[in-house]
Amino acid sequence: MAATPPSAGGAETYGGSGTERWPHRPAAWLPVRLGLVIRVGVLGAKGRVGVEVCKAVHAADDMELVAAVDVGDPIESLSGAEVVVDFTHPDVVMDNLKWCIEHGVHPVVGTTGFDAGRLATVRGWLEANPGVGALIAPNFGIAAVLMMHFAQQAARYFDSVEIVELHHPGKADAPSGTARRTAELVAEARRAAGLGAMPDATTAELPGARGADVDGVRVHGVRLAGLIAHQEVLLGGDGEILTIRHDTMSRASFTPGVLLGVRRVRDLPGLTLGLEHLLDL
Ligand SMILES: NC(=O)c1ccc[n+]([C@@H]2O[C@H](COP(=O)([O-])OP(=O)(O)OC[C@H]3O[C@@H](n4cnc5c(N)ncnc54)[C@H](O)[C@@H]3O)[C@@H](O)[C@H]2O)c1
Ligand SMILES: O=C(O)C1=N[C@H](C(=O)O)CCC1
Repeated sequence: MAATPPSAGGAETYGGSGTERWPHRPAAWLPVRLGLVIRVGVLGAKGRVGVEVCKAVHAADDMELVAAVDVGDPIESLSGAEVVVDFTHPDVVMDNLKWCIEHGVHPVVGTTGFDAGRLATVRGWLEANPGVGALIAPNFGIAAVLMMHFAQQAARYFDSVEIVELHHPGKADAPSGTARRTAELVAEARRAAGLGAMPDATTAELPGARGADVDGVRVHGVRLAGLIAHQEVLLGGDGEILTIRHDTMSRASFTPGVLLGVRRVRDLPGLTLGLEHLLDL
């Protein structure tokens, strides 16, 4: 019979703050002893994505869910975590990130709403806390990351590129983080190829009819009951059109990417922007 130690050295953190709804699952004592189990906290644990992340962390043999935090829970509940996953709201994510970085906790962030100013602030916090790694990814779906990558690769071959993002009506931000990042990648690719502005003769416009201008790329947002998260990148050239489309069919699709981020973020000091950097693309 396998020997069982009297104390698994870390397994006692099971059932920590907010984790009551996750059935007790003792961590295998040897990996805990060897420090191979990553202590993970989740912010936004009761949300649409947070619930899926808690399930996935709980089921992972190399992770321990030490805190499942939502509105009303003290952020100090995360003190026992090495890595914190944040799927909350654009209005609160900066405060969460600041707390994590200043407490030496590595954040893996899915929450959207990051612009250049916010990213510069995060970089400043990370410089003041060397050794802390933060991963911020607008989309943790592997297929979504590939869609963005393919759009970036294709962009230089076409006169016109426009993006249509389609989401559930409960979404707070527009355009989506994925669409915003895709537009930036397309714009970078066009600049690198020496392409100028896209053809567009519009002179009379009802405000909003041509979508938002992100780095010179038009982005159109749809909010519709029944949707989860979808995006089309339309690329138009001489007599032909390429459409690259991604559809999220389940929020569980985000969790393999999140777990990959949790496993890698401690070894990536500073800011990593986008899951593509972990995928060898
Ligand atoms: N990067 C990705 O792959 C990805 C995928 C899906 C959603 N998102 C983004 O993640 C965010 C959350 O999406 P969602 O659909 O799960 O939203 P949601 O509203 O269903 O969940 C957010 C949860 O965060 C909680 N919350 C709010 N403020 C908090 C705080 N200060 N501390 C702790 N918890 C807090 C809310 O109570 C809620 O339970 C959005 O910004 C969304 O765009 C990103
Ligand atoms: O449901 C959401 O909200 C999503 N947000 C991300 C974004 O803004 O790109 C990723 C897709 C789902």
